[in-house]
Amino acid sequence: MDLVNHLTDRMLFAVPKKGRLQQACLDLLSGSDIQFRPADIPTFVGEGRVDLGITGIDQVAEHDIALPFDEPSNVEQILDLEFGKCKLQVQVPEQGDIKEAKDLVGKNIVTSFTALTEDYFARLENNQSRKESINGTMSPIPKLKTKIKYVGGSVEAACALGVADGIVDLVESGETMRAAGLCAIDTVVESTAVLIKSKKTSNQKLVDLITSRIKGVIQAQKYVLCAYNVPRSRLPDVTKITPGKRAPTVTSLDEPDWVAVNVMIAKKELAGVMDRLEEAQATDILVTPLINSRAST
Ligand SMILES: Nc1ncnc2c1ncn2[C@@H]1O[C@H](COP(=O)(O)OP(=O)(O)OP(=O)(O)O)[C@@H](O)[C@H]1O
Ligand SMILES: O=P(O)(O)OC[C@H]1O[C@H](OP(=O)(O)OP(=O)(O)O)[C@H](O)[C@@H]1O
Repeated sequence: MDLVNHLTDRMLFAVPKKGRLQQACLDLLSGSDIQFRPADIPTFVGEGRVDLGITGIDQVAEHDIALPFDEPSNVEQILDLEFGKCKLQVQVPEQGDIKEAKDLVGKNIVTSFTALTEDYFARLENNQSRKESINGTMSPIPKLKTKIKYVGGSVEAACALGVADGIVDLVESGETMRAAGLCAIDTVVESTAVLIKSKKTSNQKLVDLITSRIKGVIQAQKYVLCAYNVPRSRLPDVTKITPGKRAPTVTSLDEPDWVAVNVMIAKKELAGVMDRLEEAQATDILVTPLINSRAST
């Protein structure tokens, strides 16, 4: 069945159908007014006809490093989506003898990220990435002494079960790692979710449009809109506290000597800014979330 070829003037956009990144992706896309049928995505991906996608930097790095030496990646990262923050880390038993990653050379490692892990240990063993050439020529990849095994889940159990001396797995809060009696001794990749595009896309215009919509939502999530009233005489003081992205909007009130101010404030500074506004005699301070925006960065 051909689900793809009849789709003219459309773009194929792959998002995770489950897992950690799914809900944040769906929220982002609904904020950008992008509609899609999740059930179609695996087929589109399978056809290799996807223009845009959302995944973790860790997954992009694993994909890219696994490509043959002379095959460039067709995946381009176009926007950091700032969620799904985690680190792919080398972990060992907290109570064990291994203190540094080089102590793991020649030992057993378990991971879901075999290509990145092989590359990491190749560097430790040979001081050379498995994607690098010597003097510009392809060299035979030396066989790794370190034994790297793939498991798809519950990677953190591998050391306690005696299957591994160390693991390479994702860490966010560190709870999973600590609960398994492990500690991190190095970081292989730092990751967040990213918007990716195919370098082969024939829908560049649509890719740009959707990227711009998604940027708008991400930008909006960082700011709130704040409105307050203040005596006109205090305007110079409150303007210093809330200068706005360009400048605050100031309107007269139907009361002499008072003005109303509308201004965008960075969410992470909100509480402190509100305290300072109150001290500067601002009153009726109202804060409204933004759901979308188009503004200069
Ligand atoms: N604890 C975490 N905190 C934040 N982001 C994470 C975390 N774990 C994973 N991620 C990000 O989410 C992506 C998907 O991970 P997740 O564990 O949800 O996969 P999944 O869809 O369940 O796939 P699989 O079936 O292969 O486990 C990872 O590649 C990473 O970028
Ligand atoms: O540092 P933490 O906050 O504890 O997060 C890390 C855990 O999260 C991910 O697994 P997830 O829970 O998504 O399940 P999975 O093993 O099925 O992918 C990852 O593989 C770790 O096990």
